[in-house]
Amino acid sequence: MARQEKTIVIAGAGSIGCYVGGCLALAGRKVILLARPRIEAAVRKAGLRVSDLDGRDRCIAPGALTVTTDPAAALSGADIVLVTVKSGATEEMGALIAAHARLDATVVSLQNGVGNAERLRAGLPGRRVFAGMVPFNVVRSPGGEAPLRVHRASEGKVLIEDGAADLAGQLAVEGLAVETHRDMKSVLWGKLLMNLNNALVALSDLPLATELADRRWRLVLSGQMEEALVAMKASGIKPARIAGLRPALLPKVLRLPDWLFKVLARRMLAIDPAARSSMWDDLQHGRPTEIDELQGAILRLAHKAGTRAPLLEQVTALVREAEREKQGSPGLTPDAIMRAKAAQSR
Ligand SMILES: NC(=O)C1=CN([C@@H]2O[C@H](COP(=O)(O)OP(=O)(O)OC[C@H]3O[C@@H](n4cnc5c(N)ncnc54)[C@H](OP(=O)(O)O)[C@@H]3O)[C@@H](O)[C@H]2O)C=CC1
Ligand SMILES: CC(C)(CO)C(=O)C(=O)O
Repeated sequence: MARQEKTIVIAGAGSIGCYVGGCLALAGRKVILLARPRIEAAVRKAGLRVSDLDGRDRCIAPGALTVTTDPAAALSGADIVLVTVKSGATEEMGALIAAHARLDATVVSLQNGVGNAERLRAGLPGRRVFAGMVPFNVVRSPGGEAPLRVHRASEGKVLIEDGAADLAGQLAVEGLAVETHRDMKSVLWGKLLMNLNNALVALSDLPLATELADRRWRLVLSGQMEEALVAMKASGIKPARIAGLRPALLPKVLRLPDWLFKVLARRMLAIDPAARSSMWDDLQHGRPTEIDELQGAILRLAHKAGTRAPLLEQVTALVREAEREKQGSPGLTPDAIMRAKAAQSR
């Protein structure tokens, strides 16, 4: 039976939104990008280029993709709304959806952090809101490159909460693998463990692959993960496996010598050399980061459970300082982070 055509709205078309929307549009889905004026102007002028580390590289002509800055125009005809704003804009986007989208529209959060779907639900009572998880990084070309390019820089399947008939079928297209999952709570906490590295990439100014290949950085990540796993265990949270390795094994594998890590963690290292992290993007653009939804979520858990998390506290403080200074990444070394932690605990 032919699939009924749905209108899919990307609510906050930045890196993830343009990549997901671009893949869906290339597959013939009806897509509307709700974007800021600079992205709207770029897409209207020169279209969108969608590429990935498997070698796919496609252009969408201007006019072949609807893009608008007007929330009413974008959202009023939506069957599916994919929320791709940063966590700090979740409530605002929720309010726009409440004001303009039909009551029967399906809303999916494709954001990092463990609380965004809940935050959307709180602002959208009676509506169908689903949690989602995007495992891969997307690199957006610097402003000025035409057409605007979004490049998927790592692998992985998008997971979405089970429960909406054919939602995964509507969203799974070439370049965008999508599956449903019954336990999104575990998936989101599992992704949060991986996202503890976003801050390290942001503080180091290094590409993700370079940073992960250096054991001194992996020791900092491993230390954060250990604190997080203790807090999760004390709170009865069982994080799902995201990067191919059991969460309990991650800190141990990260501590291995470089040569052995490269062999055992091939999947984690399959990253485009240019990829960094969404938090690095935020620091570079002088925007607030998602530190409160990432490290902050674990710190709140640790506080409640009475477990210790001094390294997570230190990393959070350093990101906050960089946010305040608005000078981009401070380009710290792993030693500087560990020294700051040691000084703090004296
Ligand atoms: N980038 C990545 O590789 C990955 C990101 N994620 C997660 O996905 C989510 C989205 O990240 P990412 O795509 O990087 O974020 P971006 O900042 O690149 O994109 C979000 C976009 O939404 C825009 N926006 C915010 N509010 C509105 C509004 N009311 N109307 C129109 N546009 C709006 C923002 O504009 P402005 O900045 O002007 O507010 C921005 O352009 C985050 O939770 C992130 O952690 C997950 C996996 C990987
Ligand atoms: C880098 C990645 C894919 C995992 O930490 C990410 O989620 C991000 O950039 O926000």
